[in-house]
Amino acid sequence: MTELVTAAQMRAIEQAAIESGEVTGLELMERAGQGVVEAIFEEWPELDMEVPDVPAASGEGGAAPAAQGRPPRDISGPKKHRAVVLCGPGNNGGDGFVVARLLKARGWEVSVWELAAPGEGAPDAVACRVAWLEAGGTISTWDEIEPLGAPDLLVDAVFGTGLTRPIPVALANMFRLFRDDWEGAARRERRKMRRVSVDIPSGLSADSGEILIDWEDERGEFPEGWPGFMDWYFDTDLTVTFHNAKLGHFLGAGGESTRKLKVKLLRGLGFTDSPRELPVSVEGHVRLIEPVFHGHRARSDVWFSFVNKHHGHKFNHGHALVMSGPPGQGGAARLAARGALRIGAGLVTVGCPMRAVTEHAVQLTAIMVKGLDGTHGLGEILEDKRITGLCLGPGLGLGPATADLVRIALEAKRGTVLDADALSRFQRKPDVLFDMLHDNCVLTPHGGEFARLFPDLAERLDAQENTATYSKVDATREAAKRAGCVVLFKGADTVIAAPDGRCSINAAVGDRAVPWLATAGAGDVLAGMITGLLARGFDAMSAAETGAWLHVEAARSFGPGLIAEDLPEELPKVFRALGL
Ligand SMILES: NC(=O)C1=CN([C@@H]2O[C@H](COP(=O)(O)OP(=O)(O)OC[C@H]3O[C@@H](n4cnc5c(N)ncnc54)[C@H](OP(=O)(O)O)[C@@H]3O)[C@@H](O)[C@H]2O)[C@@H](O)CC1
Ligand SMILES: Nc1ncnc2c1ncn2[C@@H]1O[C@H](COP(=O)(O)OP(=O)(O)O)[C@@H](O)[C@H]1O
Ligand SMILES: [K+]
Repeated sequence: MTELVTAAQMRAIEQAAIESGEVTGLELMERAGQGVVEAIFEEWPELDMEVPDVPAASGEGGAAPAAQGRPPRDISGPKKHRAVVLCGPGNNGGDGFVVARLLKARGWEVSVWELAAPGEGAPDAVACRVAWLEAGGTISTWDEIEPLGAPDLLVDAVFGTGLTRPIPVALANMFRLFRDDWEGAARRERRKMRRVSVDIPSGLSADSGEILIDWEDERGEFPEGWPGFMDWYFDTDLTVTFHNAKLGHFLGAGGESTRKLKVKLLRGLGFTDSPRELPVSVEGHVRLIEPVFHGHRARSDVWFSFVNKHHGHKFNHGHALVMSGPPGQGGAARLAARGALRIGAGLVTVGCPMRAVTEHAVQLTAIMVKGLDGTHGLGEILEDKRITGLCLGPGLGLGPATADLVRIALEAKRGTVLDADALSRFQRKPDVLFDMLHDNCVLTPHGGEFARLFPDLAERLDAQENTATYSKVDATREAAKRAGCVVLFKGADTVIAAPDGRCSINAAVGDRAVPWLATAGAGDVLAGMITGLLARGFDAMSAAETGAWLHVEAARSFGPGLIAEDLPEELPKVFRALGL
């Protein structure tokens, strides 16, 4: 899995490398700028062609080759590629000056716009600015920018990991106007404007992924033209970050704005052979859940368990019990049960009130149905030690019986998933629940359920003044510690944390985005999948991580049009694609 870092952790890595004498800050900046340029040409090789040094024709005409059979639109020869580089006042801007100089050296026409010149606090950026000017570059300020023509490339080097204060709405709006203008001009000239962000799209917190914006007088209200997550003004086609991806690339608006991410190593930062390995001094890091397959071979113990399914009989693969509520509310439990079965639990039973047996029985075949006489009935069935995974919550109801069922289930100390009603039922007294939980449990709240159990953490997460540094990762970690078990906080940026501080993100963003997973019952299936893995003997953290990852893979594999029922049925295809 890839290790993700915060801005402070990244600074610590950089500082340690500089203090050790192996590299200077200026060398790192030069290398960062080179990394961005490399990434641009890797992503868009068509921008890397040599062009003769002819001045760009202004106005009419296009560089695009004429379509077959049509007369060429332009007879003045190919034009230089053009870039606009937006530089901020810190080291992110410094990287921008390096990018500008390197592009110019390759024959590009480059306009640089600076928000403010770097000051004494950023000596490396000052040096790179000087180098740009010495290379014959010019600099426009905010109110006088005039690109040389429609750009092929817009480089956003305004703010990076150092942004901790909100930026004015006016700045974001101004940027949008420029961007729209340039995009329009590029279209008219039949160019395509690519947008690349240095380190992180400007205006986003590298720690929380939140948009840091000063609401000015409009506090509490969206300013006119407010874009929403999907259209942040500084959104981008490609983000190039350094050494390690940051939390903000995957959380909140950061996940929405970071469509494609490339990580460039900075030689001289030691341990640079792999961005995945961090020095031991970087504590509390977060992992991004990624496939652990190379080709068709499972590479970790966790995945080996799937392969292992080829051996033994059904009782070797665990028995999952999914509790259901009263008649008419059983669909959620059936979805969860199907998820548990398809992910490989040897047996799955839906436990329900006697009066709901018929409803389940007419709809279930491979899944068994067991009428239970209330809490007493649950206690009885749990005397069977072969039941190794429990799921309570989906469609269980919010009546008093739910709290009793949860208590009996937790006393049995099996791998247990609590979701939906089993969480909401404890809204008034979350501590009662926390006192009963054990380390083989997984709580799977969505935002609303999280706020019911951890109102103070949810409030802190939502508070405007905390958006720079307090992230969903922090909130989920605190929640896991408080609950004493694994907490999986759902969303496109699902965060999973254990009480000992381990934490990972299952990001369904960028090319892994599956907006169609926001469909009724998808969460019930996830709860069932994790239960199935617990039943099979996975520990709570591995079950949550693996279940969450496969859940998104199933949604990706199925594609748009997905409904919750499709998720379990897609798993065999996902397993086949993984070579299992
Ligand atoms: N780590 C590494 O290994 C390497 C990191 N590198 C690069 O360094 C970047 C981090 O640089 P950074 O720390 O200088 O901060 P940055 O992101 O440029 O922004 C801070 C600047 O913005 C200003 N500012 C803040 N808020 C503002 C506001 N609301 N409105 C207006 N201004 C505001 C703030 O001003 P101040 O708060 O000081 O008054 C400061 O000047 C990182 O993203 C990467 O690109 C590479 O070069 C080499 C290897
Ligand atoms: N935009 C999205 N992208 C990816 N996954 C999503 C998105 N929206 C929701 N999900 C996932 O879908 C599931 C929804 O669960 P939940 O909110 O409990 O819904 P329900 O109760 O209807 O099952 C969660 O696993 C969540 O992470
Ligand atoms: K940036």
